[in-house]
Amino acid sequence: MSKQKVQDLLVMHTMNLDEIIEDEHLTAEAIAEEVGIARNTISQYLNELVKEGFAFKVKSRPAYFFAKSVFEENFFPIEKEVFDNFVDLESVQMQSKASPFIAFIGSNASMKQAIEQIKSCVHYPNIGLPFMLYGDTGVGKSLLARLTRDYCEMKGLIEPNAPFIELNCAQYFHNQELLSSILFGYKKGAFTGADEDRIGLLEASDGGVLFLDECHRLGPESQEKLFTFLDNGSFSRLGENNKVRHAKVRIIFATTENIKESFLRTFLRRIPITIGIPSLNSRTKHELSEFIFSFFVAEAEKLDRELYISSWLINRLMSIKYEDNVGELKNTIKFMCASAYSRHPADSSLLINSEVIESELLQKFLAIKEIDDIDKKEVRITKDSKLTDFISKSSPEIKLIRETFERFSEYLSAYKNESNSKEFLKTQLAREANTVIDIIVNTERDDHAKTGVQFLATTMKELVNYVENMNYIRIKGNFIIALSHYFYARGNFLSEFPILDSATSEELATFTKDNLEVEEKVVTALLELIETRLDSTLSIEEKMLITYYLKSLNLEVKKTNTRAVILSHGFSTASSIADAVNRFLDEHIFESFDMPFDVPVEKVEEKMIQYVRSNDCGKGLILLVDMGSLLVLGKKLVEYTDGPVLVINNVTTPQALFVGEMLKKGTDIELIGPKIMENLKTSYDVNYPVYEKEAMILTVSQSGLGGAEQLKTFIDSSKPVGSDFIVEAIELSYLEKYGKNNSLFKQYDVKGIIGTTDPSIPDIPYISLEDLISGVGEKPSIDVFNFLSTEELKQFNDALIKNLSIDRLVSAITILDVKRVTEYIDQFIHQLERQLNINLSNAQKALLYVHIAGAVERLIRNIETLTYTIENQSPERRKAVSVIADSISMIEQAYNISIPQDELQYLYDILF
Ligand SMILES: Nc1ncnc2c1ncn2[C@@H]1O[C@H](COP(=O)(O)OP(=O)(O)OP(=O)(O)O)[C@@H](O)[C@H]1O
Repeated sequence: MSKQKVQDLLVMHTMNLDEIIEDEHLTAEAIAEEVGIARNTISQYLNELVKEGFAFKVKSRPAYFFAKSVFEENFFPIEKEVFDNFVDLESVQMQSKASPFIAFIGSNASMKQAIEQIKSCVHYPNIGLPFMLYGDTGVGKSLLARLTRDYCEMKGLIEPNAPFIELNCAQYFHNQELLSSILFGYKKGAFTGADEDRIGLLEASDGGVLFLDECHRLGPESQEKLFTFLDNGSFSRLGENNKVRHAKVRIIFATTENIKESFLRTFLRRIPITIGIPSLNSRTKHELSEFIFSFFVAEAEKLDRELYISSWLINRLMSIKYEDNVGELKNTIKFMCASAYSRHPADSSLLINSEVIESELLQKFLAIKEIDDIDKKEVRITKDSKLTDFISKSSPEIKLIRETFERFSEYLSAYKNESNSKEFLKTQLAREANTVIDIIVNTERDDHAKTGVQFLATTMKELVNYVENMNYIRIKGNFIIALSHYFYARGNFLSEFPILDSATSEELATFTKDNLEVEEKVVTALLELIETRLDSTLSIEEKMLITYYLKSLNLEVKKTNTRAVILSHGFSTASSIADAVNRFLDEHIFESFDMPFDVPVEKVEEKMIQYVRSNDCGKGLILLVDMGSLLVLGKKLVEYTDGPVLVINNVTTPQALFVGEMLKKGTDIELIGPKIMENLKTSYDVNYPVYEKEAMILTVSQSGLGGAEQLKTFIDSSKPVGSDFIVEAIELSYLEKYGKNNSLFKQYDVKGIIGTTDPSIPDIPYISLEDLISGVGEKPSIDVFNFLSTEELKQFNDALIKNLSIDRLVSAITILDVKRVTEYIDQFIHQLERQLNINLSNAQKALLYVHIAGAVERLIRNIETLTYTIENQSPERRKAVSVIADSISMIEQAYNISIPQDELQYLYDILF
């Protein structure tokens, strides 16, 4: 947790740098102060981050630390971890130039891995490793070879101006002897027409790079000669049998053919690395638009004209297939611009539209149907245009992500000026994140991409399962698939991923940490694994997106809310009991402290106080101890926590198991002591914190805890500003069974219950959701909320009205597509009103929306359904229920579910 914080702060402060200065925020001292942990620990974290490649360090006094990727984005590439001083760092700046591969479109996305492979090859000692580029014609093999040469020069691997020689072997296919002589050179008289000695391309490219394009056209003889050269750097010119020559040449091969079929095996063995370049048609839309845009900019520059390109034309350029790949696209654009120029050479701006297209292409364009030319505006391109002016229009993912983060900021501000509640903020952010990831998951992908996603999914599954087990959680929904799609796609939008301003980012991060404790912890752990495995680093914003996405999936935490600790004397007594029980119950229920035999009670007390302070024990703490004298701990500890503390003596494994099982079942802490007494002879002491009890409203639902929680969200989001009552969802059956004999009633001043069924607790007023909704605006639910002032009550009612919007209510209840489900329920209500000749009140309608949406979801997810049996139905009732069944069948068909009788009866009671 704290290391993550250090990491975040490092990113933030590095991001805030306008120039490279000794900014004191970037020292261990300052960060220690910000995080509130000892400087030594922070130093250790920082040095670990340096080792992990996340940060680099300037070893001045004091030392300064920078987040590497952020620094590189804003300043220049950093290739070592530690600099002696700032002068040392600045000297890197002098030498550093942007990598030539930046010019290669896709270098950050589809081509990233290929370029990494090339870099590894060229950095191999001596003259690097030869490698083979393969891919269809026009995919960029020659350009990549040329850029590789420039990269070698930039890195000092070859001399400046070292040669780059390109040979297209296909040109000499029919004359292998000529091809061989061109490659290796010849001696005068070696063959007819060899009038003088000639050096070959191998010698000519000595010290530089030789690019052998279409190398599958090399005959077996040339291949053999070449592999001798690859083995030991030696060769002979033709006709020069006894002279061995040497050259240091980095060779790059390229082919459009199937590698395995076109080469001698012995030859291929000498070329260990083969790098595939995907066809243009298999690249993402985003990358395609990058090509289109860049080529237009290049033309604008060459012609020194502004270009206005019709959206009609761009949309079609985006939609056709390019057999000859990038080369074809580039030529197409060149041709269109040239054609526009030749028509109006004197104009300072050229219009590129359907008129400048040659007929063959026009036919191709016209054959495409169903393009939405929504954006009718032309795109203006000048030689100074930036990619983002253009791309953002055509990359739906990044547009969506950007809008999402704008809304993140808006929701956060609304929460800060108290117009929205905490619950509302959490739910909204989760919903937003869910929408984005959902869209990324549902993006159409070609087969190549699908394989990529599947491949990632194998790794993700392993990592997600590991994190689930480590944290005693189960992640619902298709998290693994969603993450795989996300990681597959992120290369496409990474460079434009929005960055929140540092204040917002920090506030959101703090909010997330405080309120999504588990999700945050899980995502941090998971991303650490993913980052190492996939060698990628995620920004704070990306992490936030994934954290809220996880929130939207409703993580199932296997850990009980009440904390439980085993305290026992002996070297490992406590830990072995805890370990055995946790394993047996498959949940991390017990923590343990082993104590030396001679430890004084005060020391134990101190240790436990520390534990209570750093762990939220608000839901209660159970201590299993091995000595009666430790029973006093409860009285002391309760001063430091908001929850009850139960101390049970005579800890043994069976006892811990007994307690663990009760905790797992959610048994209230209040009941655990007596139950233990009944079953195992022991003593216990339970203590409740003494303070003024806070007001609490309980929510219950016939449909289970899930429903109660949805109700809680509804009430929470309507709470009047400044009122500090707590809303808690509770299982109806539990409340009915135990009534007030429940720790909530001891800890809180329970003011009332809202729900779908009255649990009939003496002296605790109840209001049904239905009455709450129908009373809105007129008859405030006085009994339950009589502790609110008139003004607060008014605010509350107003907020309830506001929040009563059907969409909001329904979306608080279900993960279904709100629009779709409400449309169906709408139809259902209309049909009912017609057939039964009734007019439903708004409150009834609201209830129907809420209830049906919840029921559909429960049925789809196959979780607890309602039990609601009516005996002795009147004939009218029976008739109406059959009309309800009839009308609802359309919802059954839409969701492929079957609505049970009990639900129909319940609906009847809502209606009448
Ligand atoms: N990723 C890219 N970024 C920028 N331009 C590219 C890219 N890929 C290809 N091009 C351009 O497309 C054209 C065709 O590329 P190139 O000649 O390198 O393809 P190739 O694979 O070598 O084709 P062939 O097999 O026919 O020789 C060139 O003008 C090149 O500059």
